[in-house]
Amino acid sequence: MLVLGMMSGTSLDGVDAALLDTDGEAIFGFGRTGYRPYAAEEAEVLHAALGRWPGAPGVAEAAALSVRAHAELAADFPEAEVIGYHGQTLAHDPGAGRTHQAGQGWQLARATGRRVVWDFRTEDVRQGGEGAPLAPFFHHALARWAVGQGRLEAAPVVFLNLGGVGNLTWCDPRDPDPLTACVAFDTGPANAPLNDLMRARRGAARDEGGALAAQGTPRESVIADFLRHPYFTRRAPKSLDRDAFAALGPAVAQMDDADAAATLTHAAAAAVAAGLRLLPSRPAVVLACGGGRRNGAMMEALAARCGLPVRPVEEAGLDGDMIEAQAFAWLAARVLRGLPTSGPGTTGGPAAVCGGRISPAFR
Ligand SMILES: Nc1ncnc2c1ncn2[C@@H]1O[C@H](COP(=O)(O)OP(=O)(O)OP(=O)(O)O)[C@@H](O)[C@H]1O
Ligand SMILES: CC(=O)N[C@H]1[C@@H]2OC[C@@H](O2)[C@@H](O)[C@@H]1O[C@H](C)C(=O)O
Repeated sequence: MLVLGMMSGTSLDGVDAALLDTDGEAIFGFGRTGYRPYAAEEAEVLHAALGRWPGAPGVAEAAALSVRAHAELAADFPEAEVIGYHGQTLAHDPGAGRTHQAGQGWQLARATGRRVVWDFRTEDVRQGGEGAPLAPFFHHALARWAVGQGRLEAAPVVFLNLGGVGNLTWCDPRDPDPLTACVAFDTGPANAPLNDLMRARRGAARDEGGALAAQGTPRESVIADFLRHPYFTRRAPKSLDRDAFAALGPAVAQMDDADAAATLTHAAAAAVAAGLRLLPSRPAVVLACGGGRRNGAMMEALAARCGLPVRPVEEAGLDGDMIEAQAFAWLAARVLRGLPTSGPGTTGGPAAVCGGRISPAFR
């Protein structure tokens, strides 16, 4: 089945779309991809609604914008029979039993004339899970695909997503069942604190290539304080909201720009290294995806602090910008077949959960 997966992450930069040929288990082929950036005014509408729950001011506008932007992008992919629509996470508080992705799938079904699978996280949270991360079972499918292609060793591997927040999946491609083969959790802040620093001090969206951090020296005492937070020794399941660890900002306030950037970059890498200590076994390789793999300073900090080879996923034949969009295509196919989308090893619910709602095509 040809499924279009669509994802807009915590960086609020735009919508990624990717076609995937899959039955929700195997990957038969990767298809075309696309991207629809948010205009500055649109990003502002989304920023204004961050942290808010359904019914709060600004949320309906953000949801309508999400549907509109996704419908525009979906029009470029008429060959897709089904759409997997993540929606925009505005708030996430699994401890209180709630998570909020803005954008109604039935409206996208009406706007596109396609069947839409959506609201992937609510059922997991309702059953006591973290509701995130959901990409891990797909990472396992990717590892099995890459082993089959001769691009990866058949040994435990870690997928590391470096978005606004970082998340990792340890998985063993020799085990065919994702429920038993994966351990996954959010590692800590990745790019979000660094982006916030760059916006505040330089009026820039990000530290391009890690150039600023490369000129600075990380302040180890600040990193040691940061690592004292109990999150880093807590075992999985665990997930984070975008602005958890907002205290990192004030901790670097007195430093010059380069040292502040270096400290935030190394803090993100140190959080990953702490996460690696919680895994069932040492992986053969860490495969990095998400925008942070383009930050040279972050990749160097990771290699130094993890003591493992850290490579962009492209080395395994994958597209590191599109893995999350592909994941929601694959997860949509699983929902249609009633297969689990998360489990105790990933989101920590009591059992295998099949999340997601299905809205029929309106014609
Ligand atoms: N060339 C680059 N140099 C440095 N950093 C970069 C580069 N390209 C992307 N990034 C970083 O990656 C971020 C975007 O990553 P990505 O698109 O994976 O995040 P996301 O999917 O929105 O977030 P999440 O995975 O948390 O939902 C940017 O905000 C920026 O910090
Ligand atoms: C609640 C939410 O939207 N979480 C996102 C976010 O971005 C990265 C990390 O935090 C991960 O937990 C998740 O996204 C990916 C796609 C996931 O669910 O695997």
